[in-house]
Amino acid sequence: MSKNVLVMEGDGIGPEIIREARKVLERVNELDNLDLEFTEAMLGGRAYDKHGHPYPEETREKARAADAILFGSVGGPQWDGKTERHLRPEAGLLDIRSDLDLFANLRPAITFAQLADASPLKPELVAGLDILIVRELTGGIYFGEPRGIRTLENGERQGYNTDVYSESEIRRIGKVAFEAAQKRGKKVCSVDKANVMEVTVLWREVMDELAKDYPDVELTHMYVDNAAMQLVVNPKQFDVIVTGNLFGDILSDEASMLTGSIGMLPSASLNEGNQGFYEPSHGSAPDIAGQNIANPLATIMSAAMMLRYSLGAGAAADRVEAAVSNVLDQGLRTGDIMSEGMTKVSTSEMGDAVVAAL
Ligand SMILES: NC(=O)c1ccc[n+]([C@@H]2O[C@H](COP(=O)([O-])OP(=O)(O)OC[C@H]3O[C@@H](n4cnc5c(N)ncnc54)[C@H](O)[C@@H]3O)[C@@H](O)[C@H]2O)c1
Ligand SMILES: CC(C)[C@H](C(=O)O)[C@@H](O)C(=O)O
Ligand SMILES: [Mg+2]
Repeated sequence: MSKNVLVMEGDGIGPEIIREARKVLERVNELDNLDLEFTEAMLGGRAYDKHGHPYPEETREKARAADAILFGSVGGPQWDGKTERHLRPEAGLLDIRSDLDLFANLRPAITFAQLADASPLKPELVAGLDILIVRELTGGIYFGEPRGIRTLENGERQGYNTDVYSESEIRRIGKVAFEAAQKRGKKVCSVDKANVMEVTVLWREVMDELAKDYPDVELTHMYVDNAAMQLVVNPKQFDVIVTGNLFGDILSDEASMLTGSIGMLPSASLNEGNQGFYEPSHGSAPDIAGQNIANPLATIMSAAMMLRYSLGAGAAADRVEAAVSNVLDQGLRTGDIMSEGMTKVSTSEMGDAVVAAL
C-alpha cells in the first residue's frame, strides 16, 4: 500500500534544504520500490501571508491524513513581532506539534568521524560521540496556561508563562527515553531544575518510579545548568538525555555544535501512533536564505529518520545515512562544516552528491 508523505518547505532556507531532502527520498523511493506518494502544504510565515494563518485548515487536513511529514523551518524577521502571538510562524509549528500530539522529539547528536575537526571542541572530546536527546515537545512552559502580558496595579507591565507537567506527560516521554536507552548504551540522564522548580521535582520523582520498570537501564539526574556545562566538558558521558520542552530546545542547539554544525542535527517528532514529523533542529537561517549555501544534511538525515520510524523502510534509512557518510568521505563540505583541504560545495551540490552516492 502506498504511503503518503506530506512535504512542507516553510520559510527562509526551508525551500532550499527541503528540495535536497526530497530528491533523496524520491531516489530511494525508486531504488527500493517504497511506493511513496508526495503531497505539499504550507506552514509558517509564507502560509500566513497566503492564507492568513500559519497553520491553515487545508494544511491541518493534509497533516492529519499523512503517514509522515517532512518539514523545513519557519520564521523570519519580516514576521517578528508583527502579528498576534497565534499568528506568528512559530505558532504554526507549535500548533501542528500539539494538533498531532507529537510529544516525543528525538534529536540525535552524532559526530561523524570525518567531522571531528569541524566542532569548536577538541576532536578527541567529540570523536565517536553518539547522544540521543529526548525532548518533551507538547507540554511544559511552551504551552502552559496562564500566559501573557498583563498590567499590574502600579501600571507596570508584567510578562508571565507557566511551566506545567502532569505525571502522565512525564511518564510517556520517560518511557520513550528508557526504551531508546535499552537499544543503545543503557543509560538515561534526566535533566531538570529540581533544586528550584516544583514542576521538575515531580519530573524527577516520576523518572525514579519509571526506572524501576527498566532495571537494565541506569538512570541519573542532572541539573540543567550543570548539564549545559558537562555537554562541553565531557559530552561522551551521555547516552540518552531526557528533558522538558524548553531545556531540550536549548541543550539540543548546544549539542549540535559537538557534531560540527547546527546543520548536522536532524530530528523526529513522534506521537503514540506511527505518524511522525521530521525536520532539522535548526531554524530558517534568514541570514543565509536564498544563497544556496545552507547545509541540507540535517534535513536529509531527518528524511532517513522518517524512513526508519514512520515508513517501515529501515534499509533505505541505512542507505541514506551511508550516502551522507560517503559524501563526507569524499571531502565535500558546505560552508558551516568546511575545514582545510576539503571541497566547498553548495546546498544543491551537496544534495546531488548524496543522491549520486545512493
Ligand atoms: N524548527 C524551526 O522551524 C525553527 C527552529 C529554530 C528557529 N526557528 C526560527 O528561525 C528564525 C531564525 O532563528 P535563529 O537565527 O535563532 O536560528 P537558526 O537556527 O535559523 O540560525 C542560527 C545560525 O545557524 C545558522 N544555520 C542554521 N541552519 C543552518 C544550515 N542548515 N546550514 C548552515 N547554517 C545554518 C544560521 O545561518 C545562523 O547563523 C527565527 O524566526 C526562529 O524563530 C525555527
Ligand atoms: C521555532 C521554535 C518554535 C522551535 C522550538 O522552540 O521548539 C525551534 O527552536 C525548535 O527547536 O524546533
Ligand atoms: Mg530550537
